[in-house]
Amino acid sequence: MDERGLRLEGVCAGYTARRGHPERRVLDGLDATAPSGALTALIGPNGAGKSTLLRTMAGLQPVLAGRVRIDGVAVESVPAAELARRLAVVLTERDLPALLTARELAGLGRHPHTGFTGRLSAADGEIVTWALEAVHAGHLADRPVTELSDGERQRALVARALVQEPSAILLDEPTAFLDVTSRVALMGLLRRLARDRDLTVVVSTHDLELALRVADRIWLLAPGGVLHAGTPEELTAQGMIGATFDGDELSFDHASGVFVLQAGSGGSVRVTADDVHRPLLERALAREGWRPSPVRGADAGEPSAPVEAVGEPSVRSGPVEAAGDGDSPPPAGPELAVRQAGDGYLAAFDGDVMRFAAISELAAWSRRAADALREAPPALLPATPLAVSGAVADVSTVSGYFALDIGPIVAGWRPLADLFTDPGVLETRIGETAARLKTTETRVAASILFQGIAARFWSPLLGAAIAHGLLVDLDPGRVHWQAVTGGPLPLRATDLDGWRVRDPARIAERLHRTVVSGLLEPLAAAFQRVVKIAPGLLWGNAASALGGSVRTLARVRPELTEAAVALGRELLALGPLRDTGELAEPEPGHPFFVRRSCCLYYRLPGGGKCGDCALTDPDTRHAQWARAVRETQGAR
Ligand SMILES: Nc1ncnc2c1ncn2[C@@H]1O[C@H](COP(=O)(O)OP(=O)(O)OP(=O)(O)O)[C@@H](O)[C@H]1O
Repeated sequence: MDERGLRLEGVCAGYTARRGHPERRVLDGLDATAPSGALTALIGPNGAGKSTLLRTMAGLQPVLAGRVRIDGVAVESVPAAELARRLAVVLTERDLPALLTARELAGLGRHPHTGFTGRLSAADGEIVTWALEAVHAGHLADRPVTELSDGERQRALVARALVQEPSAILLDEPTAFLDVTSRVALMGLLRRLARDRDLTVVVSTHDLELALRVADRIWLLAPGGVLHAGTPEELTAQGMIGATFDGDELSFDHASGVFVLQAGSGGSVRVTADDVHRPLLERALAREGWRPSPVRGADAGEPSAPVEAVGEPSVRSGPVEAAGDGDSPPPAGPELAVRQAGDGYLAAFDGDVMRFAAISELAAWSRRAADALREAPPALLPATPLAVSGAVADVSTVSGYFALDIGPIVAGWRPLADLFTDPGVLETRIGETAARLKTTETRVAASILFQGIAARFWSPLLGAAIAHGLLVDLDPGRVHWQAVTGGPLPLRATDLDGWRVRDPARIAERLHRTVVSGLLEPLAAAFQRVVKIAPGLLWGNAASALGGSVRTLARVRPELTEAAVALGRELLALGPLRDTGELAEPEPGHPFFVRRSCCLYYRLPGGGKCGDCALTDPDTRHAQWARAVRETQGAR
């Protein structure tokens, strides 16, 4: 068995009886090993007994019971001079002799080897030089120690310990007075020395997060005098860190390895970023009370195939009433999603997606989101990109109008917003539609084009909402289209945000906001700038496009009919769609829209009156419906 290292065997540490003071046992029955070649961090709350244990191990106070062994030999049996060659101790010393230089301070460590005179030989001098270089303090050699910074002085003290050429070094809170960089540097230095020189290094510290990151082993002194020993990961996984340090204000987050402020916990956040930015984001957000979601790497580790996502629980996969009857629990998941995007960050919270250039701006905004969360739970939870693209891929199979491509945006794809903001683009599209439909009436071509585009907006969003309970954000800045002649307008996005709805009653309102307020209103305004066309006609077309989407979904996925009709009706009662027409269901499971206006299709060469047109007489309409029902039933 490898005996190297420091070993506690049933150690009882504390203070012997003195006049008027009984013996005080602080720690009892400790068994643990600090192996050589490794950095062991001794952590524990104030008063747990870290200093007492270190001093006991160093032989500075007697072991009350049990045994401390260094490289297999009991410390108490080693003569003091011999022990000084085996073991070096670095205590928190701030008051050092004023006239001593760093080199002279380090040289003091040579005493156990120099004998009576204390004079350093040339060989001793070389060891001192080596030790100062090893702690990156060679340039400080001739400076008085009282003029050194805390970090520089601490390195000189470590050099003094190294000069002893011990097999073990014990350090009591060496990082206590250091700035962050010096703390990290000193812990890194100690680990390097442990490994390079095969030293046993035990360091007590209050820098828990640093210790858990840097140390090879942890000795955790828990209240009650219990010592838990293991790797940082073992102790974290066993819940020991949280059990010891969690308090009213602070709790240890296993996943991120950081302590999170309890007070005003904001909720949970899903962070998707590279290995450098993710910990930074999680830490900055943790300061604002956001717990990292245990489900990691929403994008990174997920397979690209959307199969799993299709099976995600849906709030609206059955009839609307069923979704709201409390049988299915409201969707759970992080309330906030943050992802690295280009040279900034996107943050999604309760239906809004914000872009930030700097983590500090994102953190400040997340504080307000945390405040809002404390007021009321958000109606919308950010869905994972996998869930969104999975839902979109699934409903894309319903028909060409339902398709929404996820892929790279290359030449030829333009943002949807171009349709609203660039009159030239819209004029060209209307001109092409007129040519294809062989009409000289721009107004007629514009009407047909508007209805087609509206159908492209409604269909995928309606499908994802009904089939997957997911609201897809069709952001006109991020979703792109491509100019093709005829057929449904091709739509593509590289990534899409989407939302799960806590309360199914809010789906219609949110879809209305995305499609009508976000897309159709600016589109209608753009059309009206280019062509003289009545708004009532355009909104009739928008409603007709919605009716067509409901009808197609019902035909292709009959199991979704009831939910589709209910949602369609809710939408038709909102904003400019109100009074545009109604969704009839002459036979259960067969919805048809009847509009109160006409789309002008009849004016096209070869065109006629549409089934949903206000101008179609009721008998003809019913005959068309009956034929459509028969055809659908035949197809099913
Ligand atoms: N000389 C002493 N005589 C008696 N009891 C002492 C003596 N020194 C410390 N103690 C007690 O021993 C216990 C452990 O103290 P110790 O200083 O070892 O804890 P620590 O973990 O190093 O604390 P901190 O993190 O605050 O430095 C405390 O209850 C303390 O009051």
